[in-house]
Amino acid sequence: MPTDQPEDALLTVSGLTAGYGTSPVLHAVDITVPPATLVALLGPNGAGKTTLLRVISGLLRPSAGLLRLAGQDVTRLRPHRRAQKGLCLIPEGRGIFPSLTVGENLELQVPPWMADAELGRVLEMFPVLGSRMKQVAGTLSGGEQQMLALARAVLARPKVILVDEISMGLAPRLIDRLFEALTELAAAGISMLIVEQYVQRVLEICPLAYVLNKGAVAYSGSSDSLGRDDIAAQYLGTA
Ligand SMILES: Nc1ncnc2c1ncn2[C@@H]1O[C@H](COP(=O)(O)OP(=O)(O)OP(=O)(O)O)[C@@H](O)[C@H]1O
Repeated sequence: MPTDQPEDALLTVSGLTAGYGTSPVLHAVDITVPPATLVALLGPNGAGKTTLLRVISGLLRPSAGLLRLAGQDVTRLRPHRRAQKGLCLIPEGRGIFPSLTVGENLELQVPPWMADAELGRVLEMFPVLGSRMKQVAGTLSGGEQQMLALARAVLARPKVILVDEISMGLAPRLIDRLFEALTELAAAGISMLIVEQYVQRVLEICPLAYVLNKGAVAYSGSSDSLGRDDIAAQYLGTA
């Protein structure tokens, strides 16, 4: 049975079971994301991390389980309704419009009621974008494209951003800057559930972590304990 939402939770996933066709992938997964907190979602290849993000964002229907956002049951809402309620996915491979300019990518995300000041505030968080508003987004470097994907997500005024492999293919210096941006967004009140291949680095910025193994939660708790535990070696190959 799905459990009740803990009082301090922003997003809860309870008893979530899902898969593709007749192949089950996730088995009774429980996850809690508190407000303004970065949560790492780790696990070996094929564990079901991306599948879980797809179910949470509404792209894939679960066969059982409950999803709550800020106390509200969103399990049956379509993806765009979840986005309106503050649930935002940055998929693996970015999530920008590569043939549009940086400015157009951002303007598409600005709701009509939003003041220009809000766009200015987001550009202050991502200064590299301000000087490239007229550049075609597909010609930005990989790191700049990820900054644009993050800036677009922030403009949607999210409560929770689901981040899938944002560091994929980037140089270490750019990954540092991106991870700084994630930390700044948490300080600004946004929660994130982060799938990331750089296990040790993501544990440094996320106080909480979940490890999925074969579609089930193998660890949930503080990143500190995970770092110390054998479980990291056992499930993540980080020994
Ligand atoms: N569209 C799909 N149709 C059928 N099976 C799929 C589909 N997408 C993923 N799967 C399967 O679901 C399982 C979980 O895949 P998923 O991509 O969620 O894992 P992951 O933990 O994100 O892996 P990785 O770290 O390698 O990206 C895998 O066995 C995969 O083959």
